[in-house]
Amino acid sequence: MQTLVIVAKKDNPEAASLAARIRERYPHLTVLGDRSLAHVLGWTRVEDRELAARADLTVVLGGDGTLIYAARLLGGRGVPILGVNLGSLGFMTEIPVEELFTTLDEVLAGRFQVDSRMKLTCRLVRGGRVLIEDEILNDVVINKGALARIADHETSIDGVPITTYKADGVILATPTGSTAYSLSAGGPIVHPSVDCTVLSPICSHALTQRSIVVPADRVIRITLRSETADTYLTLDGQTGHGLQGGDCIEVVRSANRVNLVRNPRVAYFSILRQKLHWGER
Ligand SMILES: NC(=O)c1ccc[n+]([C@@H]2O[C@H](COP(=O)([O-])OP(=O)(O)OC[C@H]3O[C@@H](n4cnc5c(N)ncnc54)[C@H](O)[C@@H]3O)[C@@H](O)[C@H]2O)c1
Ligand SMILES: Nc1ncnc2c1ncn2[C@@H]1O[C@H](COP(=O)(O)OP(=O)(O)OP(=O)(O)O)[C@@H](O)[C@H]1O
Repeated sequence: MQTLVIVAKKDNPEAASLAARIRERYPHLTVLGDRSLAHVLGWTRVEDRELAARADLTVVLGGDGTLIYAARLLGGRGVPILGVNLGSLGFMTEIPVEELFTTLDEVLAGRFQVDSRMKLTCRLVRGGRVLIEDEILNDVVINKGALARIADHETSIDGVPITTYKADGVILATPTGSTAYSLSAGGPIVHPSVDCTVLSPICSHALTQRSIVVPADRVIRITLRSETADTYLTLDGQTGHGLQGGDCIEVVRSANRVNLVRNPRVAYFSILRQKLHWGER
């Protein structure tokens, strides 16, 4: 382990101060920070592409949004990500701040396990051309603006027609993302060791159209069949793109994965119990 990259929640003094302490504690390592952290701490600024290429381990100091940001920054390399929770929910940032240094000591000594999380590849195809291709850890969301009319989402799996959802939108979630927006739309909780894609309509007009769990290697295509100026594609809650009638959104499992360092003291179901307020065992 030579290079540790820290991605810290933007404009968060506690995250910046912890990052500075990490650098002090491990002088034998090259410790680099994301763009805004480097700016705040006066560290050498390193481009995202170079951070992604050099990282042997990434420490995320923030919440779920910061971890998603870090996973996107790292791209396809599958570098282990240690998520330390400074956010409100912390579903994916499993390590409490108090355990940061003990956990990091263990990880740097090579004593750790990772949870390998599936990602989706999403393409936006317009007029036969791929406009956008991106990798997703949580979800692909097709959604309408507040005043837009209900839209028609023609949906197929491996080219076989499923249905046309007349709905506010459709969510395509990974198992990781199954506890995020998809859960609010009535989707199932999927254990992250299962590889699949959850297809959930948002407020479907037909009440019998429920979530469908699709094998991860199937290609799901959703074609927008209504002409609306107010429909958007949102990827991991991070980037948004305006959609037009006829646009096709294509989703399939990515060849790349995200490797989250596991908290050995916490099991997946204890996270659910705690974060989703299921009460005691
Ligand atoms: N109605 C909703 O529930 C809703 C609406 C829009 C977006 N979202 C979700 O927000 C995600 C982006 O997260 P963010 O933190 O950048 O935005 P954000 O700050 O708006 O956070 C949304 C909430 O979702 C939580 N969250 C994020 N990923 C999660 C996951 N995999 N499991 C459980 N909870 C999770 C976050 O901790 C936060 O509490 C999107 O991928 C989408 O799933 C949810
Ligand atoms: N270092 C960073 N550089 C650029 N953008 C960042 C960075 N860290 C976080 N972000 C952006 O800010 C968003 C997260 O901010 P937010 O305040 O929602 O924190 P969070 O990590 O999700 O914690 P919380 O659980 O409190 O929501 C991310 O979705 C990402 O877009």
